[in-house]
Amino acid sequence: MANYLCSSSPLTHLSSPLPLQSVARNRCFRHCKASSSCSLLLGSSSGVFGRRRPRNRSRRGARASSRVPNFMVFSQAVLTPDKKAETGGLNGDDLYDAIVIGSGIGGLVAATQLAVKGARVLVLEKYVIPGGSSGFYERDGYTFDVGSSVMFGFSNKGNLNLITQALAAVGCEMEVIPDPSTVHFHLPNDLSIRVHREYEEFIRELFSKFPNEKEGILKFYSECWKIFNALNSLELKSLEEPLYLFGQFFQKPIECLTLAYYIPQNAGDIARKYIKDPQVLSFIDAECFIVSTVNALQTPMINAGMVLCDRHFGGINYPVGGVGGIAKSLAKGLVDMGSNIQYKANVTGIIVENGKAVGVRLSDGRQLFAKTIISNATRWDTFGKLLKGENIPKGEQDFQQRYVKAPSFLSIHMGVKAEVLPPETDCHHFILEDSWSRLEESYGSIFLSIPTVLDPSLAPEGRHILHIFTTSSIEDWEGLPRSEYEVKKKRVADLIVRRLEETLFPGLKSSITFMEVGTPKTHRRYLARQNGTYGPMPRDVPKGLLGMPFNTTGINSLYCVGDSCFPGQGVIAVAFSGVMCAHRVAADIGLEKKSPLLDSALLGLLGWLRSLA
Ligand SMILES: NC(=O)c1ccc[n+]([C@@H]2O[C@H](COP(=O)([O-])OP(=O)(O)OC[C@H]3O[C@@H](n4cnc5c(N)ncnc54)[C@H](O)[C@@H]3O)[C@@H](O)[C@H]2O)c1
Ligand SMILES: CC(C)=CCC/C(C)=C/C=C/C(C)=C/C=C/C(C)=C/C=C/C=C(C)/C=C/C=C(C)/C=C/C=C(\C)CCC=C(C)C
Repeated sequence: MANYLCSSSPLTHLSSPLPLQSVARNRCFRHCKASSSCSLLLGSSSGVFGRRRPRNRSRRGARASSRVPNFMVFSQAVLTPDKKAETGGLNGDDLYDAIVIGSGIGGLVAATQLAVKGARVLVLEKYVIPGGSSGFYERDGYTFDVGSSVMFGFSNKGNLNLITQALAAVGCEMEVIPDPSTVHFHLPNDLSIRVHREYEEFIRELFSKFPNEKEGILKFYSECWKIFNALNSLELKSLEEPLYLFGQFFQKPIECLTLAYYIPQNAGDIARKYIKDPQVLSFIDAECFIVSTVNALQTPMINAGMVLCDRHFGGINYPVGGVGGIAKSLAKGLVDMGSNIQYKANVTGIIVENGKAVGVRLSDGRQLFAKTIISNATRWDTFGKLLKGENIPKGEQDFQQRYVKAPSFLSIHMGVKAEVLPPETDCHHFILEDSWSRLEESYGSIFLSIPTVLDPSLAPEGRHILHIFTTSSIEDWEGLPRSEYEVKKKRVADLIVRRLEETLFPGLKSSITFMEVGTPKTHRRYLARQNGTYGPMPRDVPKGLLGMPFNTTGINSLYCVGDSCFPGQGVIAVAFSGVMCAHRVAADIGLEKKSPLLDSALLGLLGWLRSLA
């Protein structure tokens, strides 16, 4: 035991957890009316998200950003582009540099990063608030997270705290509450494993449960740390931009080669090199399933390395006031930088002229034009719906061959009487009681988050929030008459409540004070994601991340961002895709250095590598 505690790389990064804080405060909303005042508060931001004054900041934008006090007002006081640009009459400086379709975290990070680099950006969001899957809603005194609730990348150290850095770039900072554990697993054969914030404690717990596999366990997780440490040492920008990429290879050759070595590999194969016990391998499947909705054999090793270590390095941190605050802050920061966001702006088509994306069409009949178009809709929605009539580029056809839409979710947002939770209940739970074989089945595993364990301000006094979800497919819910649909929702929800009563909270049913059930149809409707999908998942065994597309597309000036881009599902993953996208777009519109010759060589090479996947 002593040996692993002082073994090399992983543990050199460990530090004691941050102190627990409980004061609800979002500095962006409360303290910053304009970005300049935020920078006083934060000092200048650094790292990936360097900051610059916006170029050509519009007078209207500047006036509005100092006048408008908070986010809710922004949502109404929307800034519209020049009338001439709306009708497509002009080119050059009057056009937006970029129109971003959708305000998920991927879209917002791309937009804010571009705004920070001096671009003039317009985000168009179909819904009434920003955030998409990372949004929020309020009912009966509860503030519910729509989807994402386990926040990676939200610490105050390293290069991979992408959420913290994205906020800081636009002058925002959110107070977070460190979670003492990432997740508490409740698994077949009464196996209970807590993923402690401290790596040593987690490893000690695994050793106690699987004493026969100590060495294998240590070797597998140490290999994850090798990846994490390499990632954490890089400046993260677009892997599609050659000057940056070659620069990184020059400065950090070992780290880049390490990552290149792991890119085509999957976590399950590496686990099998060291571990034989089927129980431990099934546990690693469950670890991977949480972050990829597939087992370890189908989970890219880079992604496994990232999440299985960040939770110990930076830790999981929950934003005070709820996850929705991240998107609200980014949207506010975007407007502060002189760019715009419009809500209830449903994009129905991307306008393509001579093979180049030049604008978008909205459901209210408007047409808006920009130098570049960035779609935060899924690639299936972008190429299947927004580009109807265009030939689907070969690269997208290949993507659809390699990846299918992951199932959607059935989600239950619940308010309960506080006394039903035993003392010391963890915030996040993963429940798979009966059999490992049910891991990937619809309704097989249950995800449960209780954010009020960390932030009681999200619920009325004496109440807790239970946010429950389980995989479910749209086919299960389509074509039902309204009454049958409602009855089915209740039946499935009752079954889940019964399972939770049996495994965790006796008496749960009678303690429920509020309950709302969302099906895949709900997710499709409110998140505008085809079939309500959670994101892409590999059709077969993938070659790690090799086949995952980046941000450029086969259509000139059209880019994608979000979870159907490298590196895939996850809030921190889409934040990274936003950073990459903003860098590539900025290079293409002249805000960052670029080399057209090297560009075409690298893009050709990457296309060829993808074809090997
Ligand atoms: N339960 C969960 O924890 C959960 C559930 C779902 C997704 N997620 C995660 O959320 C992340 C998804 O982030 P993302 O940035 O890719 O996207 P997103 O799906 O969160 O956001 C996309 C946004 O684009 C908007 N949009 C889509 N089409 C539009 C159109 N035609 N016109 C205007 N607006 C449009 C949607 O309304 C939405 O707000 C992923 O990390 C995923 O893994 C988590
Ligand atoms: C160019 C080439 C190809 C190569 C070269 C080499 C190099 C340089 C490379 C590099 C690379 C990089 C940088 C990469 C990066 C990556 C990253 C950042 C990644 C990330 C990832 C992340 C992820 C995946 C995440 C995820 C997460 C998730 C999904 C989460 C989820 C959650 C949930 C679902 C919740 C749960 C709950 C309960 C349990 C309750």
